Amino acid sequence: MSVNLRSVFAFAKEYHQKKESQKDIQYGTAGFRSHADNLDYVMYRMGLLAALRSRAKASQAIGVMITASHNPEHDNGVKLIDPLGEMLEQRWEQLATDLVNVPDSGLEAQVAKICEDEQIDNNEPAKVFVGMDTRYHSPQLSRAVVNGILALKGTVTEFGIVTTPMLHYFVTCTNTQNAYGLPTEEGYMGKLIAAFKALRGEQAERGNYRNQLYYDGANGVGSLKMLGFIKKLNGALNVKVFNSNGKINFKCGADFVKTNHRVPEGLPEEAALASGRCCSVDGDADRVVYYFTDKEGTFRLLDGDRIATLLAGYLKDLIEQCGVQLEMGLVQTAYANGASTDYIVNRMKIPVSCTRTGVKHLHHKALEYDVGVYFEANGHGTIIYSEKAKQAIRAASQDESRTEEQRKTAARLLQMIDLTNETVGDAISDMLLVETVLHAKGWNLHDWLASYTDLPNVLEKVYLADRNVIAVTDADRVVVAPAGLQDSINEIVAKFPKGRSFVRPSGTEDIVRVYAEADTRANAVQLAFEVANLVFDQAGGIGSRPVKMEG
Ligand SMILES: CC(=O)N[C@H]1[C@@H](OP(=O)(O)O)O[C@H](CO)[C@@H](O)[C@@H]1O
Ligand SMILES: [Mg+2]
Repeated sequence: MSVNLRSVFAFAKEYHQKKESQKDIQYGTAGFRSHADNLDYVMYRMGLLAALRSRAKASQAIGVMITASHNPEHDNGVKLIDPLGEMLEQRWEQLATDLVNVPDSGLEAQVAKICEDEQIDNNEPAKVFVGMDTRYHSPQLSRAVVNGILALKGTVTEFGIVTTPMLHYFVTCTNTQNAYGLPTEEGYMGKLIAAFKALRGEQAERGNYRNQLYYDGANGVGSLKMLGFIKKLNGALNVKVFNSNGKINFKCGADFVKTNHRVPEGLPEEAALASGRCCSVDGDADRVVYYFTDKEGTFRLLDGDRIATLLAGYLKDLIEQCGVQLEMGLVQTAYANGASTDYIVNRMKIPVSCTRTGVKHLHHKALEYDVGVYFEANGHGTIIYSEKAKQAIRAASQDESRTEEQRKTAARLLQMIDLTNETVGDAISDMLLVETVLHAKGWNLHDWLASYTDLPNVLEKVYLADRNVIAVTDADRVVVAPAGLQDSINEIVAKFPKGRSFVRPSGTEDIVRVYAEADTRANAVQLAFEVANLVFDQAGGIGSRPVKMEG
């Protein structure tokens, strides 16, 4: 064997020592996340694992993204990307957890065990792509990842600062011999912008649609990349970028806007006024939400559920118009607003499924449809088209037996596919898709909002000594431990008209999340408050008791 596994521990020690005091951590919803000071050894080991994963996957490229997405500035994290841009296979999540938690003295043996169990030949090439967000500690953590890859004699391609979805795209392009596009920043931007311009045509404004978007970049990589896009858009869409230089996610960004239900700081007043159209992306630019303030001064949010309905509705119309038979489905999580689910099933007549939280679950489910639309309420999602769907649409665009109108519609659908980053939710691609549909319909945000009315909802955090005492099932909707908690939740929920509430441990933060919706804002707030206190009492709350959210 050409790779001496002794080098796994002996090499670049300063980058990877696991201290005795280091607590065990888990590969969660989106990889490992914690305070950046505790991550060097995690990064190094994920570098090792990525090299092994590449070898286990016939030397295809594997991605390693260094980011803590929507978390505060002091956190960082790492996630692995599988060959076709998917999240790391679940079985390997366990291997990742085990590898990260062994003491230094056991590292070499643990690597040897993975090689044996997974029949990995260390003579084979290993190819790993590394990207990072704009956090100031990301470059140092990236060094640790690179050293891990090199310790196993893998080949590293460093993409520097990129959005998470860009890295997914690069991995997919490379492993499909560039059939999906070129694995470079220019290739990625060029593909999206060409499709966007073709869909938009010459006329930048239509009906109530105005060519002006206010964009909150969360002081992260989403700002940086959008500034690059603006140059290439060349006026096809006027985007004003805010929050590009401050503290990442601090009082801004998609997560702040969605959780606090308010306009982020750093946006000028005129932006959120009734006529304005604003959007916020998160720290690694894989989610987006839209919003404005109406004439009465009320904040109006158009979140992932809305984006899903807007895009799915438009695509359904196009598919019907060009006369191809394709099965479309929409995938949500328990966090989806009940009113959106009702609207999709009963009005749009599109089947909906509910999966556990985390895009890997949604993505997986969406693969079952010819056209699968999946979005988390927080704005993370995309659309995936099966090979069958792509072929049928391509054929329709060239089919002389169809009307010219039908062929044109099919061609438009092909552009919509090109504008989509199918590999994973992508804030910039999703934003361009939303802009395209609003433009095509001649809609402003009022028009979009009019399709259905959200049930008022609240998302709360509860701090527990150990969040994992809470175990859930049925796509996160039912608590199975501690015993009796679900019955008590049911009793509280029954008091509220249209009430719905569920509780689950977060996979990215050391908290338990409580979701509540009801007929009125006051009821949703009260429901969340009661359930949060129940959890605090029955599951070992720490610190101060949950307080009632402001109305
Ligand atoms: C309620 C919520 O927004 N949860 C988010 C959050 O997961 P948690 O496991 O809830 O912390 O981060 C995930 C990764 O970004 C995202 O997929 C998910 O939707
Ligand atoms: Mg993110």
